[in-house]
Amino acid sequence: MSVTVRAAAKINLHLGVGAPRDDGFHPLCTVYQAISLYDDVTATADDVLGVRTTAASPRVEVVGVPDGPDHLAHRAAVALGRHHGRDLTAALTVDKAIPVAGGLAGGSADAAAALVALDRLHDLRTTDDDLLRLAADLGSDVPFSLLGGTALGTGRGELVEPVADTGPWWWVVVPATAGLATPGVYAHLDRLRPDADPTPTPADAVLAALTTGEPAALARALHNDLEAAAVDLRPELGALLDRGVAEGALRGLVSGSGPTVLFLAESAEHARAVAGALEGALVAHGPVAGAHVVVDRA
Ligand SMILES: C[C@](O)(CO)[C@H](O)COP(=O)(O)OP(=O)(O)OC[C@H]1O[C@@H](n2ccc(N)nc2=O)[C@H](O)[C@@H]1O
Ligand SMILES: Nc1ncnc2c1ncn2[C@@H]1O[C@H](COP(=O)(O)OP(=O)(O)OP(=O)(O)O)[C@@H](O)[C@H]1O
Repeated sequence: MSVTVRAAAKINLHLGVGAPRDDGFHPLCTVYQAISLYDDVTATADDVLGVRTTAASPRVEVVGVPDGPDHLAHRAAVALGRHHGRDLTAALTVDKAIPVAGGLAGGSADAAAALVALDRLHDLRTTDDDLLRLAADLGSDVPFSLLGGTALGTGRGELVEPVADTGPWWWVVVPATAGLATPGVYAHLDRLRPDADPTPTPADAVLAALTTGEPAALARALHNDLEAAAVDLRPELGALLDRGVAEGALRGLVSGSGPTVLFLAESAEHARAVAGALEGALVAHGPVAGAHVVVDRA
């Protein structure tokens, strides 16, 4: 018996970050979009809980992904079991196409996919509200990984609601070889902006642009407060942002906390042309679905 669930990478079209709260988290006003780069999590019936990570293609490195209880899919299984008052067992296999520590929420995608896969494998019928609450406890990006599409994120990013989006939008995604740790990027932003406003910049410009279907309008509105911190930590990202635009992209943007860099293109064809000029670049479109079952042999 096994269930496979697919979950997408996320990007932030707008990422407004306020001054840190008393609990250390930063208040966010963000617009998430799920893009067509996926991890697949398969849960197979077993007597114990275990997790194994494989690379979906030779260009993906799974270095740095834990193989025990710290793996986010494993943590999701433990949290779901605790919610239902039982120990959940399964052999979890995570086939990764989302770069690790890239600012694309790959770990969050695995956690969301594991929640859905184990719920189906064990026929737990967890409510959507309970899944979203469990997801929020696992990480700020995990509720969006469940939801997918395009959504406004508030609180520390865990409160999500779908927004209107007339996409598809075409993206060129340029992963970096070495990841950037999210807490370090937030901490660096605090050093760069000691007097930051507690209220994050609102997302009105991106929300309006999403309804136009015009890539040029969305390009003008893209915004990421973490970009300055990521570029300061990795100056080569600034050069890459300039290069993509020189190659004809409408606009470049650091993805979340980085170091992945995104470029917005006019069309699929335009995205393929820009990607062809940038080493290691992938083409993706969004919005796509949140964590969903692709194989059900439960
Ligand atoms: C950068 C983003 O990906 C943008 O969507 C997210 O804000 C990060 O989400 P995530 O990786 O799911 O983050 P979590 O696992 O909840 O938190 C990891 C660490 O990131 C920092 N963090 C995260 C979210 C937030 N609103 N403020 C923060 O300061 C904290 O140092 C926290 O300890
Ligand atoms: N399933 C997992 N996949 C990737 N990393 C994991 C996983 N489980 C735990 N981790 C740990 O989490 C760290 C961050 O991984 P992840 O790929 O989610 O980063 P990210 O894409 O930058 O996340 P975000 O955009 O949410 O900040 C890794 O370096 C690793 O130590």
